[in-house]
Order: sequence, then structure tokens, then C-alpha cells
Amino acid sequence: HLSFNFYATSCPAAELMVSNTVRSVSANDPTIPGKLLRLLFHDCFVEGCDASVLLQGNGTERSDPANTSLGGFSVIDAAKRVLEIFCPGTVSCADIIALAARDAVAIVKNSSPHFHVLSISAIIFSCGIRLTIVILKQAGGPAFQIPTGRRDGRLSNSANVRPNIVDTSFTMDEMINLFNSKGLSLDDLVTLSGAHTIGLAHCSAFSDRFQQDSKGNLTLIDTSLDITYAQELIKKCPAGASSTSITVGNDPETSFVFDNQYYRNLLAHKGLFQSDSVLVEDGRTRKQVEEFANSEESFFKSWGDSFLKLTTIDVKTDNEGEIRQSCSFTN
Ligand code: HEM
Ligand SMILES: [Ca+2]
Ligand SMILES: [Ca+2]
Repeated sequence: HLSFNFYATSCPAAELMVSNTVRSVSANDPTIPGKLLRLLFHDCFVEGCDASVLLQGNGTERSDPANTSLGGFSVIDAAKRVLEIFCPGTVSCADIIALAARDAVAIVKNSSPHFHVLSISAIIFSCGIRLTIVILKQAGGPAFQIPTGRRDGRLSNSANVRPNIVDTSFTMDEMINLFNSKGLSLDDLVTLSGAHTIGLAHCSAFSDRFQQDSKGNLTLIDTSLDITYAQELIKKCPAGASSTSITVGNDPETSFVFDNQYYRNLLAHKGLFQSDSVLVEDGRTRKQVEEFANSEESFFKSWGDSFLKLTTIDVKTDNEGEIRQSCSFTN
């Protein structure tokens, strides 16, 4: 079973080492938090939260076309390398993914200007002048404890990816069914979709909302999308861009801030994916969208509950699975 602070005696600094890695890598590359969060989603929905998504080789989940735009692998590897030095064979890659995603959200800047005091130091000069230095850190998104003790899986099959991952073209019923099959409710669907308040998407991820004419020019065919926003997207994704590496922010307003802006975008018909727009079009979820758009506090509270459920889907514990030495390969 999972427990809070599972590594308290076997590797007391485990969580600190993961968060330090996430923090330092993200400081140099603001696209990292989004990648880590999506990596967790794609791990947990396929074979449970067991790091199956990290395994390399022919026919693994990672090799599936639905997973080619995943990132953040090097961050997990970097954390694992440090952990293997201090606590060899102890901390699972599955736990590292869950902790890293939790930390990624917590460190992404929040729009409300809260500050934490990071450190206070004082220098007293020989002339008696005392200089006090206070270092402040802007508070991030929701931060909370999650239980650990996940074990790493030995199975990773690309054929399992697409039946278990939501496609942007899914109807509300299809999304509800898939989430239900993972023990997640309608509220969890609305809450976890809020992950799209950060991160990036390739043009191909929403090209189904446009039609391309013979000259390669795009026109909007999805009437649930705001026309001005659609024109901005067309500008950023010139014709034929589906095969390029161009990306746009999932949240056009605050792409690198974990806030409730995503829900305000939905109300303004600026949900990037068809699967985002559905949440505000459908009577079953619209109320929840409005609630989160009005109250960031309500979204953050719900996020903690839903994230906990996401990170415990079909976990392997105790004697199941293994603790990998390298996150990319089984032992
Ligand atoms: C509900 C159905 C969902 C669909 C259809 C969906 C689909 C997508 C797609 C197509 C992308 C763009 C990928 C790319 O082009 O690179 C994306 C990005 C992302 N998704 Fe989702 N997603 C869903 C739910 C979730 C959930 C539950 C989470 C996490 C809790 C999540 C987290 C993210 C993040 C953080 C990104 C940005 C990735 C980056 O910056 O590299 N998504 N999603
Ligand atoms: Ca998995
Ligand atoms: Ca945002």
C-alpha cells in the first residue's frame, strides 16, 4: 500500500532531491512543468502509475505515435541519477514521476502575488552598519503532500496507449466513460483538464478544428471556437504546420502560470482543444467550469483531491513490480 513519506527512513531526502531537480531544471526551461504534468497523465492512464511510459525500446508505450510529443524524460532521469547515488535501488521511477508532477504545479508561478520568505541573512559591517537581506520567493500553484510507495511496472506495450488515452476528438460520453474506468468522476474530468492552464501544444493537436483548402489556407469549421482566437491560431500555425514543431500555449493568456484562467478561457470560447470546449458546451459540466472560473480557491482545492486520485490509479505496491535501476529499462 501507499503511505505518506514512504521513504522517511529508507531515503529521508528523496522528496527534497526530486523537488530540487524539478526546480533547477525548470528555472532554465519554463516548458518543463507542463511536460512533467502531462507525463504523469500518460503514465497513470496506461497500466496505472507505474512508470511504464518511461521504458524505451521497440513497441513500448513511449514509441507510440500518441506519445511522441511527451517530454520531461531527462528530468526524471536526472532525479533518478541523484537518488541512485544517495539511496541506491530505493526510490521508484513511478514515485519520481508523481512527485515531479506535483512539484511542477507547485512551483509554477501563481497570478496572485503571495510571497514566501526563503531566507534572511544579515551582514554587520565593521563600522556598525547592519545590512539585512531578505530573499523572497513567489508562491506557486497548489502544493500538498501525496503518498508514495509505488513500484515500477515491467510491462509497456504501445498497443495499450491509444485505447487508454483521451483523444481531442472524444465526445463528452467517451471522456466520461474513460475517466470512470480509471475511477475518476465527472468532477475529476473538469478539474484535471485544468492542467491545460499550463503547457504547450503542437498545431496538429487542434488542426481538426480547421479545414484546409487546396491552396493550404485554413478556415474555421468548429463553431464552438471564438473567431478572433481562431484567427490568432491560424496566424501562428500557417498552412501545413501540422508536421512542424511550432507550438502555441494551451492557455493563451497565462501559459506558464498555474491559475484558473483556463476556465475563464472556456467561458470565452477559447478552449484550445475540442475536448476543452466540450466542457463548457455540455450541461453536465458547465456549472463546474463556471465555479472554477469564479473561484481559483475552489479550483485549487479540487485539484488536490483529483490529483491524488490520478496519482493512485492502479498503483503497484509492496511486492509487485520492481524498483528500477534506470528509469528507461527494466532491471
Ligand atoms: C481530458 C482529456 C485530455 C485531452 C484530450 C488532452 C489532450 C492534450 C493534447 C492534444 C495536448 C498537446 C500535446 C502536444 O501537441 O504537444 C495536451 C497537452 C497537455 N496536457 Fe492534456 N489532455 C487531456 C487531459 C489532460 C490531463 C488530465 C492532464 C494532467 C492532469 C493533462 C496535461 C497536459 C499538459 C500539462 C499539457 C502540456 C504539455 C506540454 O507542455 O508539453 N491533459 N493535452
Ligand atoms: Ca503506466
Ligand atoms: Ca494559466
